[in-house]
Amino acid sequence: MAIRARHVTVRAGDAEILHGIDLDISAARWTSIVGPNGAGKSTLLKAMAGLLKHAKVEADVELLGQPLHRMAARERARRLSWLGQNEVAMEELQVHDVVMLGRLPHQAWLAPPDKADFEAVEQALRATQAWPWRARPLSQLSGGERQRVLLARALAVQADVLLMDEPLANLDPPHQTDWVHTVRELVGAGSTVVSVLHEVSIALQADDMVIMADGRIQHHGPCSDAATHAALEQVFEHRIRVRQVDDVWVALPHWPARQHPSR
Ligand SMILES: Nc1ncnc2c1ncn2[C@@H]1O[C@H](COP(=O)(O)OP(=O)(O)OP(=O)(O)O)[C@@H](O)[C@H]1O
Repeated sequence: MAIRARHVTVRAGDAEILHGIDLDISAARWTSIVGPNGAGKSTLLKAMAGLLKHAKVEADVELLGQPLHRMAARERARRLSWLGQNEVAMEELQVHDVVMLGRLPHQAWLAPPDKADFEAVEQALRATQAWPWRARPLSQLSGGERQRVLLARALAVQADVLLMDEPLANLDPPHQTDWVHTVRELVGAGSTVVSVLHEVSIALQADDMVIMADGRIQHHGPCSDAATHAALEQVFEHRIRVRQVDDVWVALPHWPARQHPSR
């Protein structure tokens, strides 16, 4: 088990956002988390990363068999890599330096990067095809280019577990496909990937799917299962249909006849 989360309850003010969630994430698999806006997906991902310290959180989370709250920050940062939504990054840093930040958990205090760090950064930048921009400041990149650099930073950590919140934001279709290939390679090499995704057809390419609504898990199962497809259609109010096209499961938009936009 890569992550074992028990009784995850998150409150903000008087409102309860997550209602006592239990979730096991299998190691060396890709799990996608989907659900409508406000379902609690990002909050759950942050709770699993231990990033909700200041909120009212009750959670019992184990990362790779160890209680998360008892892991040293550095050890946790080496084993768990995080790619968040709308990340604030140092805009004037060069791309190479941004990605090198992913190597901090591997470096001794104030020590310069070593050969392994430079290799990891180059490998990550090449994997996201961001290597040609390595000397450019982050502020000069487009939204999709920036996202690929932040993805490279998450890859450069070379962590066992990667948690990514909307990693495909601003990515064009070819780079979305590249991201799926990268995730498949990571999982093939033994890493665990958990991604919150709004692109349901891409989310269906994962091994397992967690479907959320109203701060609860409605379904957790293999992406290829009929029960998962039924739960997916239901949570999106039957406004999508899951169908197989060219041997790939995809979500197609579905409009009741009277609401069809072309009519
Ligand atoms: N700090 C906060 N204070 C109050 N409410 C919050 C806070 N953070 C999140 N929420 C609420 O908790 C709910 C879940 O938010 P969360 O961001 O986890 O949803 P999500 O499923 O990731 O949504 P989306 O698909 O829109 O990104 C939302 O209704 C949101 O408004």
